[in-house]
Amino acid sequence: MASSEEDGTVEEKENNNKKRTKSALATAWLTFYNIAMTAGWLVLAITMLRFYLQKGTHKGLYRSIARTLKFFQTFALVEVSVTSLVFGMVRTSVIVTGVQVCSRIFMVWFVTNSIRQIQNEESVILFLVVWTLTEITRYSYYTFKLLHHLPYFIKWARYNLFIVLYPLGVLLTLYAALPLVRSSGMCSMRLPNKYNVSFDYYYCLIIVMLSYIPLFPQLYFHMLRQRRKVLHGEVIVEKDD
Ligand SMILES: CCCCCCCCCCCCC/C=C/C(=O)SCCNC(=O)CCNC(=O)[C@H](O)C(C)(C)COP(=O)(O)OP(=O)(O)OC[C@H]1O[C@@H](n2cnc3c(N)ncnc32)[C@H](O)[C@@H]1OP(=O)(O)O
Repeated sequence: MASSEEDGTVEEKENNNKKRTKSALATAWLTFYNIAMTAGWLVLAITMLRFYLQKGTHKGLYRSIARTLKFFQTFALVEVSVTSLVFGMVRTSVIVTGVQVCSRIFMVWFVTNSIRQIQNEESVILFLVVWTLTEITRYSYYTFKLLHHLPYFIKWARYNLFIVLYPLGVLLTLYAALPLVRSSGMCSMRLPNKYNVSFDYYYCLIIVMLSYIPLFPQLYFHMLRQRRKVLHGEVIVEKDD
């Protein structure tokens, strides 16, 4: 009897040790990831600012940051795959984060990167500025929180700036994308052709973007709930994914 109780305690201790090791590894990984992402978006902000101050124009700015932007925006997939799915490290919704990250990646690779003519549009630069401000705030919030030294103004910025920046960023993004796809007729196939298939990238983009109409309110209300929880201490009953 005594021995089985002791076995139970040994097993519990081992389990607790395993949990502690796992949580220490998770915290180390998250700290590294969030510092790297904050640094990446800060580099983008500084590069954009320097470019504008030196050249006095936004023309050519996108090309000067394209590589870094593609790298850090695509790297955010790690957040959805490794951090949330594999390790279940954060209390975030995989669906919410997934939609956010995938729509940004879609915008970077399939719209801005593939349609050269829009890269010098002011609206492209504006949505990049909005994304950059958001991500510097978001990743520095996570980093300081993990280090247990979270300045109030970062917490405030994380859960207030999105109220304006989110709709602005989405609208600017959509506005930037559409007009030139139509006029350039790029990535489209017109009839007649030897495959007898027609494809219009412009309408394809519109359909993809329309999907954001039902998705966006969910993302926005999710953030408003997070805001009430974090800034006003409201208890929110979360639904499962
Ligand atoms: C499906 C594809 C569709 C394609 C459609 C394409 C159409 C294209 C249309 C245009 C697309 C534009 C898209 C982008 C627009 C913009 O970004 S505009 C710029 C403004 N943006 C914002 O303000 C974004 C605001 N939104 C968010 O931040 C998101 O909801 C989020 C990124 C998904 C984050 O949500 P969530 O993680 O749930 O909220 P938090 O409060 O931050 O975190 C919850 C808890 O999880 C912890 N946590 C999360 N991540 C981390 C991490 N990396 N490290 C450590 N901890 C993390 C966090 O601390 C919280 O923990 P607790 O406080 O303990 O609960």
